[in-house]
Amino acid sequence: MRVVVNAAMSADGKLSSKRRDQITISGPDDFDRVDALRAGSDAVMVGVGTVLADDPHLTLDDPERQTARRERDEPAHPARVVADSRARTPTDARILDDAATTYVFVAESAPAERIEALEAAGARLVTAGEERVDLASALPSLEREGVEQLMVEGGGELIFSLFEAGLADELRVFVGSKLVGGRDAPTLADGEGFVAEFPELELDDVERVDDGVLLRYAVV
Ligand SMILES: NC(=O)C1=CN([C@@H]2O[C@H](COP(=O)(O)OP(=O)(O)OC[C@H]3O[C@@H](n4cnc5c(N)ncnc54)[C@H](O)[C@@H]3O)[C@@H](O)[C@H]2O)C=CC1
Ligand SMILES: Nc1nc(O)c(N)c(N[C@@H]2O[C@H](COP(=O)(O)O)[C@@H](O)[C@H]2O)n1
Repeated sequence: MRVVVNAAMSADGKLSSKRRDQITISGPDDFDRVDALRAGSDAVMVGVGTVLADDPHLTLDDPERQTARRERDEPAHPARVVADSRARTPTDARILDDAATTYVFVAESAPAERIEALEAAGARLVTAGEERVDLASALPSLEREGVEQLMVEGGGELIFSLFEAGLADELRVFVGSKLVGGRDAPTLADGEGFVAEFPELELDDVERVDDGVLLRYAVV
């Protein structure tokens, strides 16, 4: 499975504000690029922090891209995936509507009543890891469902974990022309942080998009 991490960050490396409110960093061309990347992916993943902060839908905006997928005998929208150790995804989250299949990765310690509630809301539950979702164990379950390309949109905790586990193949970052600031505002890779063996990236491409820059890296 190919794992492509995509995110938009401010010129100072923030994914959102210190209040964890979603902020518009991308411009129209970058949002269209994100839509195209979603359309070329079999599943789109976020962490539950993003679900709680943004209530994202993670579907395709462009009807022509939906039609093209149907013509390839694929569902109109890629599947949606949430890394959610304690099964905190609200049952009325937009990600759980019937627009697309939604997988929720939980840990063994997730409360049984929350798991039942999410299953009743239509989610497909995958259990991996004791206290926290073990991504290396969970991703093969998507592969068995036919997911060949997984796009990861964030946030910073999930992105850090994917790099820490050596699971990311590619990183695409749109760097917008906003300054957000705040030592507690989410960055591209949060988590515990690396102190040695920093993941190495190879810069493959640089492109001006909207009023910003798109950087494409391969993970070495
Ligand atoms: N600008 C952009 O492109 C994007 C920005 N965001 C922003 O990011 C913020 C949310 O990011 P975070 O708070 O970092 O949350 P996150 O979305 O990375 O979710 C982290 C949570 O996921 C759960 N989780 C389960 N297994 C995990 C694992 N193995 N590794 C890491 N997390 C795991 C944990 O409960 C953890 O607290 C929001 O403010 C949102 O607006 C989110 C996506 C894209
Ligand atoms: N690529 C990108 N650019 C921005 O400027 C953003 N604020 C985000 N945010 C993420 O996009 C997702 C929302 O998806 P839906 O529109 O609801 O489908 C969510 O993951 C946001 O955090 N992304």
